[in-house]
Amino acid sequence: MAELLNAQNIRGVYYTPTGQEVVGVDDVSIQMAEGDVLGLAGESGSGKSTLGSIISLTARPPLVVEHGTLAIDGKAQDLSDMAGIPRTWRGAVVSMLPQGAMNSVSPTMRVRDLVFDVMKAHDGKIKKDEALDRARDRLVTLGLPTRALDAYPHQLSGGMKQRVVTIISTLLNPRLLVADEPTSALDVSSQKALIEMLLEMLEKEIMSGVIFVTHDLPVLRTVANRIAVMYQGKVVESGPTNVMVDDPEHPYTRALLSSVLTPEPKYAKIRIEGMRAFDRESFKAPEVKH
Ligand SMILES: Nc1ncnc2c1ncn2[C@@H]1O[C@H](COP(=O)(O)OP(=O)(O)OP(=O)(O)O)[C@@H](O)[C@H]1O
Repeated sequence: MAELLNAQNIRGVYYTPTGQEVVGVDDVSIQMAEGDVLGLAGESGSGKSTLGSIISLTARPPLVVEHGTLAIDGKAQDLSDMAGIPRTWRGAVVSMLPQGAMNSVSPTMRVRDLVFDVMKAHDGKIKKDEALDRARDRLVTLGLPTRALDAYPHQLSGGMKQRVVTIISTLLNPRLLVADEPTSALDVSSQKALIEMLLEMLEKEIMSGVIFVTHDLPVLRTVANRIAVMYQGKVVESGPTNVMVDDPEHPYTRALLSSVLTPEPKYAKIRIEGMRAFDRESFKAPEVKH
């Protein structure tokens, strides 16, 4: 597979208003091939979101990228000169699905207005109908109801809202999507639906790679073909998912994996008894006494 991403020697530092310097990402390099889902794992504060924001070109003060290069499809940009990176790269080459995106959507905007805003930010001349047609086509392609466009955010379930914001953030067919904790606030079936949709989007070449930021290792096992583990601003180990899970080398990766809660064997076998299937034939309505 051709190389999709080559990020080299990224260092990002937060310069806080109180004069502190907090190193968020310390000389990190990562590579991805086309079609990869790279899981970025690590405990809270290890630098996952910072790295995600730098690679997706959404880093803002107080975060300053001191050095680093980002190459997509072999075209390199100097990350320490954000202003020098062509505007078209944001959204169309790399796109960000920020943490908690579904809750930061304005409650008074319909999904259709959000679609138009996002598309207009990229192409000031785009007509509303054109933007909505693109979103409608995308919803149809991914088997989601087009009426979602007419909804206000609160009218959508959490899972549907997250799938819709994912679709909106990829309307420009970015080469790479950075998704920050996209499944954290979802129940298990909505997590599965989102993961299936992301994989379908890759298959349909809506984008060509995903960086999936999460501290949820079981989720990464199902979605990522490669995992990079961060610790204190550095990538301490990376490799194919099965190798990382079955045979981790770095003590921190081992510690992270062993911190995943797995039920004791005797509890793992216990199944919760669900409601029995309703048998229409043998069902007798209770007598109503007058
Ligand atoms: N706005 C900020 N100002 C100062 N320091 C920050 C800021 N945001 C993050 N940091 C620091 O940068 C480091 C990396 O944080 P980051 O949010 O990237 O970690 P993370 O692995 O994504 O954590 P989480 O899983 O909790 O989101 C931490 O030490 C954090 O305290």
